[in-house]
Amino acid sequence: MKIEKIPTEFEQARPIMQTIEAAGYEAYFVGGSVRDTLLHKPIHDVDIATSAFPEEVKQLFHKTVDTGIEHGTVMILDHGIGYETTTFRTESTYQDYRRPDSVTFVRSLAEDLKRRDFTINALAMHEDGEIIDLFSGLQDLDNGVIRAVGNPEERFNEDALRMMRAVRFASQLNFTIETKTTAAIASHAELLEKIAIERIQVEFVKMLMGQAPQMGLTDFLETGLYRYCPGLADGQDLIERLRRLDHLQLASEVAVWTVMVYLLDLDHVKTTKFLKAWKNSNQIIDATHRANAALHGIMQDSLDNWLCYETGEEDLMTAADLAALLGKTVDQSALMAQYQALQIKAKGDLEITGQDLMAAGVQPGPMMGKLLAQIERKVVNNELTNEKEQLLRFVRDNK
Ligand SMILES: Nc1ccn([C@@H]2O[C@H](COP(=O)(O)OP(=O)(O)OP(=O)(O)O)[C@@H](O)[C@H]2O)c(=O)n1
Ligand SMILES: [Mg+2]
Repeated sequence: MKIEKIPTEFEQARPIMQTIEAAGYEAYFVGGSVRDTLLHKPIHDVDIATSAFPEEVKQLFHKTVDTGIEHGTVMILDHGIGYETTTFRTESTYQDYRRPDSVTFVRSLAEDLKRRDFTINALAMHEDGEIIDLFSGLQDLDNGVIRAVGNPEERFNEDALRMMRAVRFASQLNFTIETKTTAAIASHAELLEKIAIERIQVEFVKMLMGQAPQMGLTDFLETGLYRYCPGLADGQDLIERLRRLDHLQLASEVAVWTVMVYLLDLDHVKTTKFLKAWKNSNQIIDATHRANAALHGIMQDSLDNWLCYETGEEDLMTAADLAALLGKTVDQSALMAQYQALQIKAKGDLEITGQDLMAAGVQPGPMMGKLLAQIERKVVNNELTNEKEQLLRFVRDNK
């Protein structure tokens, strides 16, 4: 099979491929970019696999960077855009289920493709658009199937993260995981414990943000993978509830974590603990706390001005979307109007500063902070107008 209209991302890389081939080596586009092109999806990074060894690649180009030379990866910068080129390789015995003991460079494309995870990810494309399909990946793409290349147990023993990748792709692509592959995930789920949480987290979030999360969630649940994820040892109920939500669409990482902690009914302390166990950044943790507080407010019809203000526009939108997802009738425009109508969106919007307070005779220190906080709250609650004279009058009356 040949792709007639090659996306520009590949077109731009053709001179590189041609240089490698002119020197007598092979070069192919591989991995996600080939898969996504065939699915008519936008492509992210263009990866190139070659029979040339890293040192040979470096001799062919003027500007290269050793981005991962011990794995055979060299970045070629000759044409402005950087292209990662990796030498065909096989990986011998994996002792720790996550990285090969050693990488062996080989000259054969077939050797390289057969150690890849799924048939849809083991397609290669020549620079002229010709597709090399050694494992019926095209058929699986057509039928919407995630199937391990060769023996699934071997693939998951090589890298246990691939089990999470399977459920992630199922949900991103709305694909079904093939039976033997599913069975191997179920019998190897425990190996996930060997994998760094950070890597699991990336796949987990991608799974929940996919276009068909119920697809991935079903296998995540039925294979028992969830048991080996932080805080989800007893997560069956949660996953079941998530899966049953109609139109489950989560637009951001914060939405993912907020719906999780809401359904798990975690308090503030437990929420922090849960999110930290998943190695989330403080930024995500703070935003999740805000969105979750607002979500509770919306669900209980108790979203007041102060909660709107503390939540902020972005996390408030997330909370509103989630409330709708959870079955609450939400008037989104009324909610946004409530937010927009706030006299101030941040403390800095107050028409009075510490300087003004000092000029009015307030001593700097805790008293001043307390007074400013009081003013902030009153302005947000519309008990004071955010206008210098009025605020100063309040200061004079309350200092
Ligand atoms: N655990 C893994 C990770 C990657 N790969 C191979 O390396 C390619 C590139 O990996 P990566 O960029 O992580 O995934 P993509 O399939 O490209 O998906 P994405 O669009 O998310 O980048 C994959 O297609 C697959 O052939 C693999 O076999 N096993
Ligand atoms: Mg990729």
